[in-house]
Amino acid sequence: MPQKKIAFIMNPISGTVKKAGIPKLIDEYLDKDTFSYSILNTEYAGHATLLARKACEDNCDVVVAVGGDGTINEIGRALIYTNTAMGIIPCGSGNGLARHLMLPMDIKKCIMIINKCMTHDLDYGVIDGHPFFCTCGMGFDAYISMRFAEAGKRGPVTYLENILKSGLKYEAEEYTIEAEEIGTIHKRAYLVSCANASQYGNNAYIAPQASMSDGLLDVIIMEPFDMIDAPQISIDMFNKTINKNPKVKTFKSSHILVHRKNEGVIHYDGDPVIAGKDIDITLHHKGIKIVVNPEADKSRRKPNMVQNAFCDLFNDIYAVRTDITKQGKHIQTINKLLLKKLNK
Ligand SMILES: Nc1ncnc2c1ncn2[C@@H]1O[C@H](COP(=O)(O)OP(=O)(O)OP(=O)(O)O)[C@@H](O)[C@H]1O
Repeated sequence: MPQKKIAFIMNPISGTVKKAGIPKLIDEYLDKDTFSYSILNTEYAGHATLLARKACEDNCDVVVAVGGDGTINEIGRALIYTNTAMGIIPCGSGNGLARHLMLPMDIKKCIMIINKCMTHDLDYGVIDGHPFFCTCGMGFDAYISMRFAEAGKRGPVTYLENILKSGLKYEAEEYTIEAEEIGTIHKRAYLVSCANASQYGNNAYIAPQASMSDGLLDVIIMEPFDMIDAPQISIDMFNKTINKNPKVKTFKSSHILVHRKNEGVIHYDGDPVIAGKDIDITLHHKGIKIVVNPEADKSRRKPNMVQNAFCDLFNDIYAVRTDITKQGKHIQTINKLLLKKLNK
């Protein structure tokens, strides 16, 4: 059998892991009977797209993104609707797509998966003209992407720092959302996110039900919440139960339109960009070939019994709290009426 051509495109600034040892690992563990390989380093933002396009023109069978979701995005957009598959060696800050695909975070193990070269045709989305493979959205997540891009340093700690610093100060916005499945709805929301894959990265699941082969986006609308709701939202995100949170509304669709009052930031796979007031988000079914993990255990994407029990407990507490608040308001109204009558 003729050898397959594989190109590794490495982003030296992604994540916090040093990449100097990666070429040696590739040389040691890549199956050289199957592949002839090259390794290229990106030199600036956007460079990975040009390198991947060139590899594709040179009839490369696989282009491997060695980086995070931003690098995957730059490479993936060059490979859509081609015969060249995308492989992933996760070296980013969040690694949302790699984690969704259940790729190991260990470089050697990822090279072994690439050796097996099992590819699937998977979905990708386009927001306002920008392809995305994992998640996109507007509101708080886009704002955090912008803060992260401005921070000058990467890694999960920088993400967390920004979320904690900005979280409770962030103001919800008004959105009008149109989709065939729901008609037109108006909502004040903290964020509107569209997920092709299930998580933002670092196992923060914004759309635990998302599938990359169902031809549908999971749309998540997070309503405004207060300081008391915030811990439940965070726990639900890491417990894969955010879709059951009372502040979260979800639906599936292949095409949505979002209208907002002002232009502002949106994100695609965590990269921020300024967009207008009207935003089109469309899913493209099975438009990209991706090297997958043949041993992935998809049941691990679902919450386990303990996580479900936690979620139910929190929801019960929320229901009681809402009831008490309602009753409190009711008592206040009766008190006011009584006072009025007594003062007559
Ligand atoms: N040589 C380079 N110099 C500067 N920026 C680069 C270079 N190569 C790529 N980039 C940019 O670096 C950005 C960050 O890369 P990437 O998203 O892969 O890492 P990350 O943000 O740390 O991880 P994640 O997206 O998983 O959180 C990309 O959006 C890309 O445009």
